[in-house]
Amino acid sequence: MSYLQLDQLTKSYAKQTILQNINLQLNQGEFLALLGPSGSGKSTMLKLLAGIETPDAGEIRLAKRVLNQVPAHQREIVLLFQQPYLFPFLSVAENIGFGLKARKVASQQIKQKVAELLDLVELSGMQQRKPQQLSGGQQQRIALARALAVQPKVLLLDEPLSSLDPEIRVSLQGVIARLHRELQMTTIIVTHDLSEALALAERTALLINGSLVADLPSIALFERPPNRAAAQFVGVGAIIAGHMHGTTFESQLGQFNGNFGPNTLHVAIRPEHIQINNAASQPNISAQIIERRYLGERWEYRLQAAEQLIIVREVGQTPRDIGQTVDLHFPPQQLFALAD
Ligand SMILES: Nc1ncnc2c1ncn2[C@@H]1O[C@H](COP(=O)(O)OP(=O)(O)OP(=O)(O)O)[C@@H](O)[C@H]1O
Repeated sequence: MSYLQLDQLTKSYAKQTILQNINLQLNQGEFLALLGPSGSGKSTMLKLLAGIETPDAGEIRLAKRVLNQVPAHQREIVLLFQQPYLFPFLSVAENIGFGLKARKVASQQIKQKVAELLDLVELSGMQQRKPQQLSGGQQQRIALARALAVQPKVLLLDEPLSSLDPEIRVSLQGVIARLHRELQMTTIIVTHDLSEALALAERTALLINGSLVADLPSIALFERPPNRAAAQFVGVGAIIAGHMHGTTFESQLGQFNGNFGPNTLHVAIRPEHIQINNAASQPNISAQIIERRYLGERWEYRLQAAEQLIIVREVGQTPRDIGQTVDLHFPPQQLFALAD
């Protein structure tokens, strides 16, 4: 049985269903990214786990114990928010040691633990500072140290990096990744940013409109999203509608052969796998460039072929012209079927 298990978890506010029949299992020590657009229910899911909100139906189990009726402070699950919420009048050391003091841990032991945690979050020697004397990124590290001080069984991170500058964000991602490697704590990080999920978590669960639409190794979700909702969220080069005729997928863009199931109605391809003007390859699709933007290292083109919008990302410094008609080639081995 899994360490952390959510069974058929459902939550509504007023008459609006926010989470619907969520099933999720985590092994001890696993690091999961909970990814999804704004308003999809990610924070609500963490609040149910932490005991801040109660589910309408379903069960939460941690190490075989049902948590539904267990109050938040007895769950051994800590939740770190987007804002650090430190106690402003307490020093860094008092903030980090707060939970330990409440548990009546001896002051010498607290002092030692605080020093260890400050080392861990790379802020050694900052014991006496007050929160307002720290940068946003440093405050978030202190909040992380405070969360870890009580040695929770599960660490929940609700977009803890989203209010930080990109550079500090990347450095804190490094701290979180290293902490997980060293402490092997079961962790869920909420993010709406696919690149953050890819950078941090081996596995990603994708929540859209209160339903889990994918739960896969993060790289697999990026490279081969399993269904249309996941493909739309992670971004693909094209989602092509059609139907199977024997082993061939027939669409308005032409016929494609690949390893598709007999009932396939949509196939997709990643934007970096579509080739432009590869004369040696057949069949080619004629398309017109309608927009372009530079992403750094790659150009991204939006093209139109019949009614179909296609996105292509191509390495290269010299951009192709808007308005130009080009031939596109979809390598068959890069096409994959999408469930609806
Ligand atoms: N206490 C509440 N009462 C009523 N509606 C709520 C409450 N909390 C959240 N909601 C609604 O539930 C939906 C999901 O909110 P939630 O904060 O879980 O989404 P999210 O995926 O974390 O979004 P974001 O990335 O913007 O934080 C939203 O439509 C929100 O307005």
